[in-house]
Amino acid sequence: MDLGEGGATPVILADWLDRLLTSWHDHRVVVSALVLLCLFLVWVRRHKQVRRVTSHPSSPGLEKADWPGQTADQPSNNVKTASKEAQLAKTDQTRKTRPTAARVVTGRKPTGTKAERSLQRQAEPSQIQPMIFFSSLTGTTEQLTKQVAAELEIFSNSQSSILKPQLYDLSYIDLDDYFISGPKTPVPRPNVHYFYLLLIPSYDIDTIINTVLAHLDETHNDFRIDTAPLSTLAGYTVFGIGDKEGWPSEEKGFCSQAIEADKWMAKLTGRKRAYPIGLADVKGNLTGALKDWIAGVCSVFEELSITGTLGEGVPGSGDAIESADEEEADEGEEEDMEFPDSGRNKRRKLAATTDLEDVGGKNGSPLAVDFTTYSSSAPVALKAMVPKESPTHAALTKQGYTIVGTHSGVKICRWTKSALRGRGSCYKNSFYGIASHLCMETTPSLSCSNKCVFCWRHGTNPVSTTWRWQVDDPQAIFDGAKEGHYKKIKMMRGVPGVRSDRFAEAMRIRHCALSLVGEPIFYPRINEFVGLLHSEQISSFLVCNAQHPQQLRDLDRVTQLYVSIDASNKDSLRKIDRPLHRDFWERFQSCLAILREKRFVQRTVFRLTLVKGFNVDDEVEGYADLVAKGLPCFIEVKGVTFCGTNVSSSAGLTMGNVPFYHEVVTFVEALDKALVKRGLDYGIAAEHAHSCCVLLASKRFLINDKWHTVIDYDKFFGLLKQGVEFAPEDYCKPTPEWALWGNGGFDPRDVRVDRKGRPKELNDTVQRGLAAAVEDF
Ligand SMILES: Cc1cc2nc3c(=O)[nH]c(=O)nc-3n(C[C@H](O)[C@H](O)[C@H](O)COP(=O)(O)O)c2cc1C
Ligand code: SF4
Repeated sequence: MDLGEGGATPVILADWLDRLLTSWHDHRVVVSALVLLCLFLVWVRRHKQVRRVTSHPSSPGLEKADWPGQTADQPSNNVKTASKEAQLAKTDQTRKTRPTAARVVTGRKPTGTKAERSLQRQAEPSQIQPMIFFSSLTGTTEQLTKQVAAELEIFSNSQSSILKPQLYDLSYIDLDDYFISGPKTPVPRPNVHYFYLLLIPSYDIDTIINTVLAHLDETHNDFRIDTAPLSTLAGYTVFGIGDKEGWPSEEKGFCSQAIEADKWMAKLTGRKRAYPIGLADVKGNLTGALKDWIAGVCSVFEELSITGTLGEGVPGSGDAIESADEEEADEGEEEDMEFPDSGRNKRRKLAATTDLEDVGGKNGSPLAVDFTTYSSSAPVALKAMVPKESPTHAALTKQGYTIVGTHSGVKICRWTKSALRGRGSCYKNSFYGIASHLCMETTPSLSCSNKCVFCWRHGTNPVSTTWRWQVDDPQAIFDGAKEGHYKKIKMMRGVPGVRSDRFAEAMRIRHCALSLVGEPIFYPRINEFVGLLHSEQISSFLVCNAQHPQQLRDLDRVTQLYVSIDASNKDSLRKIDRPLHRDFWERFQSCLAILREKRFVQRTVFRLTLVKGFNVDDEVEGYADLVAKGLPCFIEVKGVTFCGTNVSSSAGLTMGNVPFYHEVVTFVEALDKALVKRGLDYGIAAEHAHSCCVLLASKRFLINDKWHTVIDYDKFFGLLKQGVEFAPEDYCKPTPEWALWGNGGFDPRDVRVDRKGRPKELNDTVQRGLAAAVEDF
C-alpha cells in the first residue's frame, strides 16, 4: 500500500467516517428525539400565533375617521390586521353561519403586546363610547331613541371623555357582533370603553325583541361562553316603553320585555347596571320619564369620567335584594321566577308551537288566532275593542267616525259630499261606475296589523296581529252602519249646493267600500257581513292589507277584492307599512299567491299608493315582478293623500311626499312598459286626474278593442242569486269615453269647482295634478 505524500489522507478520512458512523449508531435515538422535539416546538409556536389572530377579527371597511382620538402616527390596528382579515374573513363567515359551532369563548382579547397596549393607553385618555340599541315596530321607540342620541351628543360636546353616541337598530345588526363579547365593530380600542343603552318597547306577540331576548338567554346559558362575557363593558342601562292601558302593571306584562332585557344584561355584564331601568307608559308621561332617565345616564357618565373607573367597569347598582335574587337565579337556574310575564317560557313555547292560524274558524266559531301569537287558546275574558268610555272612542268620534257596536265604524267621505253637490265623484265612478253619493264607507274592524305612514286613522285606532276582542253580530253592525251613514247624509240636507235628486238617491245605499280604516278581514264573521250587503243588493269592495293570508283564503266572493301593494320590496314595505307581523313579507307574498288563484272567480285589484321618497324611486321593476306573481285583473295607482297629522309627520311624511299627477303618470307609463317587457298583457285603461289616480287593466277586459272596466251590478247580483259559477268578465261593461286614459276622467254630469266653489276649467295635465293634490286636503 502506498503511504507516501497524500497517501495517508484517505486512511484518516476513512477512520473519521468510521468513528462518525459508530457514534451515530450509539446516539441516533437521542439525536432523532431532539430533532423531533425542535420541529414540534416550532409547530406549536406557529399554531398559537394563528389562534391569537382568529380570536380577534376586526371589521373590514371601518374608516379611521369613525374613531375620534385616533392619531395619524398611531399604528392602526386596521392596517396591522388588514391582510390577516382578508385571510380570516372566510373563517369568520363560517363561524357566523354555523349555528352549532363554538362561538367566542371568552371576552374580547386585546391586540398588540402588553407594552404596546400600555403605551397606547398612555398616549390616549380613556373615553366612553355610548352605544344605543333600539327596536321599534311602530315608530315610538325610534323617535325616543333619536331624542336620546341628540341629548347625549350635546352632552358629549361638553365632555371630552364622552364620544358621540352610536345608534343601532336591533332589527338590522348581527347580534353576535355586539352581544357575545362586546362590540366587534367598530374595531375595539383599548382606551375606549363601551356603554350600552337599550331602548326596548314591549310586545306580547312575536317580534324581533323575542330574538334579542333569546340571544341574550342563549349567550348566558351557552356552556362554551363565559356566563358574563359582556363584563368588558363599562356599563349598561335599559329604558322600557309599554302601554299601561292594555298592560296595567308589571305583573300584567307592562314593559315585560324591557325588564327581561335588563335582567339578562345584568347577568351578561356581571351586574354592571349603571343606571336603574326606566319604564315609561306610552300614553302617560313618556317625555318626563325619558328626560329623567337621560339626566341619570349623563350623571353616570360624569361620575365615570371623574372617578376614572371606566377601565374597571362600574359595579352593579341594583340594590342588595335584587342582586341577591339575580345570584340565586343564576345558581338555581330558576330564571322564570325572575321574569314577570315568563317571557322566556313564552319564547320557548312559541318555538314549539305549530301553525296556530289553523285553529281559526269561520262564522264566529273559534276565533282566528294568528300564528305569531303566543297563546294557543282564544282570550279568556273578551273585551270591547273600542269601549265607549275609551280615549280611542273619543278620538275616532272627533275625527267624524260613527262607532258601531264595539269594533266597527262608518264615516261619510268627502267625495260623497262632493257628489251630493254635483261636484264630482271619486275615481271609482270613472273606473267602475260607482257614484260616490251611493256609497257607504265602513269597516267591521277598526283594528289593523299595520301602521302605515299614510294611514287616515291618525294613529288612534287599536293595532294588533290577532283578533282578541268580543265579536259583534254582523246584522247589528250592518244595521248600525246603515243608520250611521244615513244620519250623516241627512245632515247634508241643509248644506248649500246639495242637489235634491242626488240627495234622494243617496237614501238608498248601493255600494259599500270596506276600506275605511283597519283591516276588514280581521273581523271573524266577515263572510256573513258581506252576505248581508249582497242580500240588499249592495256591492262590496273590500281592501285588505296583505297580512292575513288565512283569512284572505277563507273570504267568500266579494264584488271587487283589493290588496294594498304599498312597496315592491321587503325593506320598503317595512318602512312604509310598519307592520306588526315579523313575517310580514312572507304573509304579503302568500296573499299575492291567493289573489292569483282568485282572479278568475272575482275581480282582483292591486292598489298602489305612491308616496314620494318611500315607495316610488327605482321600484317600478319590483312592482312589475309583483304583478307577475299576483296577476291581478286591475292595478290602481294613486298618489298618496296627505292627512297632515302628528302621526304622519312623525313618520317623516310631509307635503313633499305627495306626488303630482304628472309624476303618477310618469310612474304608470314606466310600469306599463315594465309589464310589456315581461310579456304581461296589461294596458293603461282609465284615469281620474282629479284624485290623482290611474287604472291599468288586464287585457281580459279589453273586449272588442274597448276597455270594459265598469261593473254591471245588476248582472253581478243576478248571477249571485242564481248561485252559478261566474267570472269577472261576466259582469263588466264598457268604460265611459270621458274616463278613458287621456280624457281626464271627470264625469261631464258634474261641475268642477275650485276650493271656493267657483267653476273651473283645467286642461293641462300638470295643472290637473297640482289641483288634485291640493284639493285632497
Ligand atoms: C300587539 C301589541 C302588543 C303589545 N304588548 C305590550 C305588552 O305586552 N306590554 C306593554 O307594556 N306594552 C305592550 N304594547 C304596547 C307597546 O309596547 C307600545 O305601543 C310601544 O309604544 C310600542 O313601541 P314602538 O312604537 O316603538 O313599536 C303592545 C302593543 C301592541 C300593538
Ligand atoms: S292597512 Fe289600511 S288601515 Fe291599516 S294602517 Fe294601512 S292604511 Fe291604515
